[in-house]
Order: sequence, then structure tokens, then C-alpha cells
Amino acid sequence: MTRKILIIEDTPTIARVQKHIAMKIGYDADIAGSLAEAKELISKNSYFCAVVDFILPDAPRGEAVPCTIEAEIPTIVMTGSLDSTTRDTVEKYPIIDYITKENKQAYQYLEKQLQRLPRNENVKVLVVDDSAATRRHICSLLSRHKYQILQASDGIEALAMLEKTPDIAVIITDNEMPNMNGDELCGEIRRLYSNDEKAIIGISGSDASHLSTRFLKNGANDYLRKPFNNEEFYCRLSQNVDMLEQIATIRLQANTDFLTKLPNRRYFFEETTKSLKKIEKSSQVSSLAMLDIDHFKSINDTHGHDVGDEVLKGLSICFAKYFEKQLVARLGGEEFAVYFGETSKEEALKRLEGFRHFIELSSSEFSNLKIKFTISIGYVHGPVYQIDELLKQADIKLYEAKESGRNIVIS
Ligand SMILES: Nc1nc2c(ncn2[C@@H]2O[C@H](COP(=O)(O)OP(=O)(O)OP(=O)(O)O)[C@@H](O)[C@H]2O)c(=O)[nH]1
Repeated sequence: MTRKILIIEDTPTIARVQKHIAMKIGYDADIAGSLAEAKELISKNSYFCAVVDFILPDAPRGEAVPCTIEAEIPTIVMTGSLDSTTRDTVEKYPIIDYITKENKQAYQYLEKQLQRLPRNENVKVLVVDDSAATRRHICSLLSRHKYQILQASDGIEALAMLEKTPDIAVIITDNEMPNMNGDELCGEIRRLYSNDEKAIIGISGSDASHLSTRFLKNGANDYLRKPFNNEEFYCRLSQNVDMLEQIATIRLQANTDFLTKLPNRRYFFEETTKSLKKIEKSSQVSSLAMLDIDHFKSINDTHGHDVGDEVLKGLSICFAKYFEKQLVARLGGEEFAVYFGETSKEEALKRLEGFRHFIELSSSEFSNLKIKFTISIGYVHGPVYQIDELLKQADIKLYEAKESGRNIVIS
């Protein structure tokens, strides 16, 4: 779904720059050169957000701001300069943010805000406070920036909610609450979830100077003193969400094979080791296959490395269709592994044989040069709970598959 943005700006060059920024991010954009034009567009369209110039020829005192706010369009205000009258007007309305155009980084900042809004729709924030009024206030700030919101009235309820909704990213918690104080809740959350999974922002109205330190020492990422300034609240919150996002990106890069975008060897070892521990505890048997393209060297030697890469990428895409619930990784070169966990031997072999057959029939689809190739597969199934041992046994079967003429599954 393309989100539509309304740009209300009477200087055409500035409007064009803003439209360019919005479209680069993926928005559709309408431009209104005056308040009258804006009203006309608002009556006919629905907008995800608006970027509003504070001074317009037919709205010299910021009258366009209440117009978008009344139409329930999340609003970013652009101002020429921020004198006290402008600031008072801007602060009167529940806008997302204001940006001073005279600032050199104004458009970079606008771009960041426009990128954050759609992202925030997927960020879950849990608000923990025993005061319903404070919760309401924080929730209204969060909904203005399009965050997904969950609420709990004390620490016990918050922990239950975290267990039920594992993808909560940020917890904003008060300190003085019945049953469990905010700093204690913080400690408990950190016992269960790491800093790269969840960010915690502590808030308190207390004057006690040591409280911020207590929050931080118990694992909070940030602290806000009540009553807090809305702008500071948003800045701290988005910095924490940015940080979680950056960690997730780094983690994804560290766990992904660059060429095929499949999980890499490192991720495969980490995940299978965890799973094998569980399987061993419940006395189940494990199940794994190693797959290898036949005579891949000759594809490289005959057609070049780039064509070889194309073949590897094409094959990797097919894994997702055949092994939706299994963990597939590129171990290196033209060697891949499929970890079945507790799947029965019959089921695993049926899938592997189906995949081998599919590749035999369709491999020419994966490259522009229509290169045909086959794969060999070695499969193991048994009470083995060390991943290197499982791979060693599967590799022996794979070697047998190669020795017996290739394009075969050996178990
Ligand atoms: N294009 C491309 N080739 C790679 C990559 N990684 C490894 N290779 C090549 O994969 C080939 C593997 O060759 P071999 O181990 O001899 O295996 P094979 O030719 O497939 O022979 P069999 O496995 O016995 O059927 C070598 O030519 C490597 O250079 C890669 O990322 N891209």
C-alpha cells in the first residue's frame, strides 16, 4: 500500500524538494500551494501525514495547522524561524514535530521523520503505569507518532504481557507502582530479555536524584523525569527504537550469506545447537541433510563465475518453497544444509526426493544461459545431538551419493 502525504507549501522549489524526499521514501505526494488548495485536497483524499508550511499567503498565522489536525492528519510543521509566537501556536496543537527551515539539516531531519512514521506502525510499545491518566497521556503521544500501543497497570501485568507478546520492542515504565516498582520491573525484564531485544525507558515524578541511576543500573536504556517535555520524550523514544533497529540490521547481516541471502554457517550452528539441546532433552531423534550441486566447478569453468553465482542464487530461492518450515543454510561454496529437527525420516526423505527431482527438471530456469544441473543429497536421522557430528555423518552420505553417480538422495 502506498501511503499518501500532503505537502502544504507555497514556495514551489521547497515543495518540489519535499515531494522528492517523500517519493524517495516511497510515499505518494500531493502539493497544495495554499490553505484553500489544501482544504480542497483534504476533502477528496485521505492522507497518512502532512508537511505544513507555517506561513501561507492565505494563512499567515499558522491557520493551516489546525486544519490538518482537525482532519486527523498527523502533521509536521515547517517554519521559517521559531519565534515565541510561532512556538506557542505550534505547541498548542498535537503535531508530530516542527522543523525550522533555516536549519541546514532541516530536510535531512524531515526525511528521517517521514521514514520513521511508517516504521513506527510496526513498533510495539508497552506503557506501564498505575495511573490511568498518565497512561492516557503517554498513549496519546505514542499514537500521534503511529506506534502500536499496549498497556499494563503494574509490573506483574507487564511481565505477563511481555510473555504473551514477545515482539514488544520498548517498555516505558513508571517507578512508583503497587506490587513491583519500575526499577524492580526493569531488573526482571533484563533477567529475561537482552538489551538488543528490548529497550526500557524509566519515568518518575520523584525528586530522588538516585532514581535515574537505579533505573539505569537495573538495565533501563533511558530515564525521563515527570513532567517531561513532549519533544524530549519523542527524541529519546526514537533514538532507542533506532538503536534496536540498527542492532537488528547488524545481526541480520552477521547471520546472512551475502550472495544467496540464506542463513549462513554461523547462524545455522547457533540455531541447530539450541534446537538439538531441546530434542535431546525430550529424547527425540534429529534429522539433517547436506546438499551439493553436481559438477559445479565445470559450470564455473565453462560459463564463468557470474553464471555460477546466478545458479547458486536460483537454487537458494527454491529452498524457501520446498523447505518452508525447515532451517536451510549455505554452509559454503555450493554446499547447503537442511535441518529438519524432529521431522520423521519418511517425511524428510519424501521432501528431499521431491526437491532433487524438481531441480533435475527445472534447473535450466535459474540462469539466463539455461544451465542444466543436478544435486546430490546425503541424509542422516538418529539420536545425534552435536551439530558437527550430524554434519559429518551427512557428509559421508553425500560422498556416497557422489560416488554412486550423483543426482541421488542417500540416507
Ligand atoms: N560461482 C561461484 N563458485 C563458487 C563459489 N564458492 C565456491 N565456488 C566454486 O565451487 C566449485 C566447487 O567445486 P568442487 O568442490 O570441485 O565440486 P564440483 O565441481 O561440484 O564436483 P562434485 O561436487 O564432485 O560434483 C569450485 O569451482 C569453487 O570455485 C561462489 O560463491 N560462486
